[in-house]
Amino acid sequence: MLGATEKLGAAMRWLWRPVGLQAALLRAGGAGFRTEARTASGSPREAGELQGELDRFGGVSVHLARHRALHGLDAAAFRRLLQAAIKRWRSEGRVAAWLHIPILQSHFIAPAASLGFCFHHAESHSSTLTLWLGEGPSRLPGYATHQVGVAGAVFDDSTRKVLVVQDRNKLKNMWKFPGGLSEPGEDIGDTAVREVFEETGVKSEFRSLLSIRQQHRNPEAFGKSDMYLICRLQPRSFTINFCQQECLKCEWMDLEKLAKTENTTPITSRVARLLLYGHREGFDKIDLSMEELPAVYTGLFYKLYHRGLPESYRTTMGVD
Ligand SMILES: NC(=O)C1=CN([C@@H]2O[C@H](COP(=O)(O)OP(=O)(O)OC[C@H]3O[C@@H](n4cnc5c(N)ncnc54)[C@H](O)[C@@H]3O)[C@@H](O)[C@H]2O)C=CC1
Ligand SMILES: [Mg+2]
Repeated sequence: MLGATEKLGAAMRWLWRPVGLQAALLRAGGAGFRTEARTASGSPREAGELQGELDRFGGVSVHLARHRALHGLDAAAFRRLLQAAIKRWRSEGRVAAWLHIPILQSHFIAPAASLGFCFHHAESHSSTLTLWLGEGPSRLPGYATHQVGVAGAVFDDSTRKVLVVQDRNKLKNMWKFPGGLSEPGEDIGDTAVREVFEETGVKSEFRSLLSIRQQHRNPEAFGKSDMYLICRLQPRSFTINFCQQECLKCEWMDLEKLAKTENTTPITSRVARLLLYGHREGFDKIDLSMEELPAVYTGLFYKLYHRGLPESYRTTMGVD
């Protein structure tokens, strides 16, 4: 539970507060600091302490972009400021410090690293560094662990043909389902439909999820783990106009031929057999269908993929 002071602190956006040396000395418990921050006119002036926002785990986050007074600071002055802040955070019992550093302030990374900060992650225009201040080993969660790729098995029930491509930039030319990497915030089915259209010119609709492949230390995922999902899609157009940059070949192939050919990947072969089974016995045997449900976070929703439930189990609560 947070105390009243901490609650107030958590509610406030922490500020860069210019303070006099005396106040700085008081705040820092006698181990004061004095930084030679420069104003816009270039003249040195006294600056205050580095402050951040409290998070619900007892960590403190500092967004350097929000501290205009830091802009003229050199690396050595920033290091002194950060060192004093770390001391203060430790005395206040903070469990961790997070530094969000805009790319143009990257000269603050090295002084932070010299005080024990490590990279947590980086996005296009900023990096985030962390320092664990709590007892024992760090309990901070890591950043993204997987890359997600999605392919679409566009199957036409009436002709029993499925849309396949051969990638241009691969070492071996093998038949596979068109697909590619998911974009941030994109649903699995939307990635499949988008990638199929971009690579083949064929329009389609999401029906279900068919398979999930997880592979670690994938060289094409920058050494991270790779999730590769294949969706079943219903064709909405049939004319092929494939992307010459990405694909070497593209065609509607008889599903049985794809299931038998050796010129394919083990995943494609397995999913072709799965589709054949679904086509013969009913897609409910193979489909992981999707349902949108409300999340615990107000206003947010998520997609849940699972095998179909019989009607009686959909409505009955507490079934044994
Ligand atoms: N059937 C299977 O078993 C296969 C599965 N996959 C999976 O599919 C997903 C990725 O699909 P893709 O079609 O590869 O992605 P994608 O369709 O999103 O993008 C591939 C394109 O990105 C560009 N690109 C990638 N790396 C590049 C680089 N270093 N420099 C310049 N351009 C670059 C190239 O234009 C390439 O054609 C992954 O999850 C992967 O594991 C990929 C190949 C085969
Ligand atoms: Mg692709």
